[in-house]
Amino acid sequence: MHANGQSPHLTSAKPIPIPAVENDQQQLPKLRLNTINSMDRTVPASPTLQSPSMRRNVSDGNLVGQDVKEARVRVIYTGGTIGMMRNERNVLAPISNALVRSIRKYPNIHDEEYALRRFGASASMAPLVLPYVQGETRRVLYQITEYTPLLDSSNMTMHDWARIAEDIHQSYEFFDGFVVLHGTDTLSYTASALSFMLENLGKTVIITGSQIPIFETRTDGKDNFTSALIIAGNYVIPEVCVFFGNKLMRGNRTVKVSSNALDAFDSPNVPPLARIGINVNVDYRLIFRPCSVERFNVHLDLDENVGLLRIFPSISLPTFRAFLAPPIKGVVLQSFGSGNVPSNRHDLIEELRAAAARGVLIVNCTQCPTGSVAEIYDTGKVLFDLGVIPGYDMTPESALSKLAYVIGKQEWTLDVKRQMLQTNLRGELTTTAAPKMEDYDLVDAVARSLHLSSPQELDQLGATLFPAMINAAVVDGDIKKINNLKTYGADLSGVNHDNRTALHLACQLGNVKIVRQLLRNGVSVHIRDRYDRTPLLEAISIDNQEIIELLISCGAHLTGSSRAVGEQLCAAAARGSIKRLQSYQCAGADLSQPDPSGRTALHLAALHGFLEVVQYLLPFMENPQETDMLGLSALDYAKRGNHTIIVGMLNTETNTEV
Ligand SMILES: NC(=O)C[C@H](N)C(=O)O
Repeated sequence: MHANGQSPHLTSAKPIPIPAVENDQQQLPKLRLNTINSMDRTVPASPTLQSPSMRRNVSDGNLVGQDVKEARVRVIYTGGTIGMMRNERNVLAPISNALVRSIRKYPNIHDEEYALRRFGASASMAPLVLPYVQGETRRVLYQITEYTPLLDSSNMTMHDWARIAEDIHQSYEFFDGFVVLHGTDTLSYTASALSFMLENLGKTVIITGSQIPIFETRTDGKDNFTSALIIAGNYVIPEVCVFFGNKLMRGNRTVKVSSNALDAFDSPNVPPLARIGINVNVDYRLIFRPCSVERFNVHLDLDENVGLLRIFPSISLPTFRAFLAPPIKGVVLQSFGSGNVPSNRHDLIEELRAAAARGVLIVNCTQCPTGSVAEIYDTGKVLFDLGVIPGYDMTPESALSKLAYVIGKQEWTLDVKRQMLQTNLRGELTTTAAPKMEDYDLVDAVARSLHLSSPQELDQLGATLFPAMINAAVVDGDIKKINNLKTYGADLSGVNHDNRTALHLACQLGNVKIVRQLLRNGVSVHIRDRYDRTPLLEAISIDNQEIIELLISCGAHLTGSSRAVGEQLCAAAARGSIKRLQSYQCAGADLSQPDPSGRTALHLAALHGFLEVVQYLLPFMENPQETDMLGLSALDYAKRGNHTIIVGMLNTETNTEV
């Protein structure tokens, strides 16, 4: 037998089938480890174990299975034009099962050949596979959940937002990213609401849809859908984004700007986070990252007593009064220009004053598609004096859903709610605060001295300079230097050539302070390096439980197949390393998880005669009598190894169990 407990002749684990498509009544299969990874995508123990093909950064279209990196994306299909067909009245309406039934027939959305090679006879049950994309690291495997009923987004309510948020929450650890297929009419409302509801988001969520059904010859649906899948599977952009018309935008900054153009969405006050041309170009400096060390969570309690009040010349007092009357608790006041209202209308001003005094939260946003509210005119200043909250450059969609979210936070006082409404929570607003050092860009300075000027040259320079400088600061344990680099425009989440972040390095070095600092600056816990290693695996590899706990509290979890974790547990037990087993336990592993040959850590500890390891493991074993593929239990192994004390201990265990 091999030292790590794996018999060379035994084959690797069989994939657990996961349906390509499920309706919302079906449950995700329950697996032992916190992963739905049915594939035998392994987390290698060391980079040297990699096949040469895996050492390349970019996969090859002809590779399959273990030779290729894969990512898993959950698609939540809520409805919208993308899956609509003409009904008996000759108008477009969502048809259940139509999208999912036909998707396997589109060779540019599903690679049947790969699925057959990868999953064999069970391919019709297996996840769908996006065809090979030149230049991208991972093959995207995706699973579609179709909602019942499918909805035109005009029929969607806040309950539907909560349903999407909850579904992402339920399956968060099983997938690398999420794509929500949605109608375009209210898409920006949903995107804004989800951006608030998904708290401490660490993974990519992309909402998309189309203006022309995906079944038609000329459609924007295919491009939007495939691009969203590629980005969700290959890029860690921890935001709720909208993909439309070749642009990836921050969801809570979007507005639907056209009812017929394919370029139907715009983000008027913030540039796109990424643009898709021949390549995917992500502007990492624009990405908004959570700055607290907390796990991903959802807040589902939205208050529906909110509204949008668009001021117009000669608006009547009764209309105005009716709008602010109970049960309303929050209003987005859509004012003129830079936040102005008719200040000579004392009746309206008094009505606003009374509503604010009653505790109604009134947020001032401009009717203009671009720009912000500001105290420039007398007609605007009056609102500030009344206690109306500046909404800066928030879109009406964003302001409305933020109000529903903030008012739904029972634990916040009215003062905290007021404060939160004017605070930038998810990149939804730009305050008028004075520019900080961050605006001074080190890359610009170096570029000028090197006479570089094109945007590509600047990006390239930043991508080369900063990861190296940040890593040097991490090695030095120099928090001040790290902070300085950030103020000079460095993206602390940037990756080096091996796709490793500063967090990988800090975990590997066991520097808790630096790890905490990086997490506070929103560095993702989910980025996998070239060898599929996460920061959590680095912390496990040095058995630093403080760092493991810190990462877990920030939403980190074990990735890769559960069988691969079983292998690691067996290897640790064979070495007699209780510490390593404790590290895995701390990281959420099930210590009774078997390796591909069915052996558990207990089998290996018994075989090698590690009494303390056996003692440590026993309370975690679901069934201490479990047998491996050779039909042998831990007791059998202890007997063969002549470890009499362990035999006695396991015998007692067996008798107690019986
Ligand atoms: N293009 C679309 O998806 C529009 C459709 N009415 C919807 O919002 O569901």
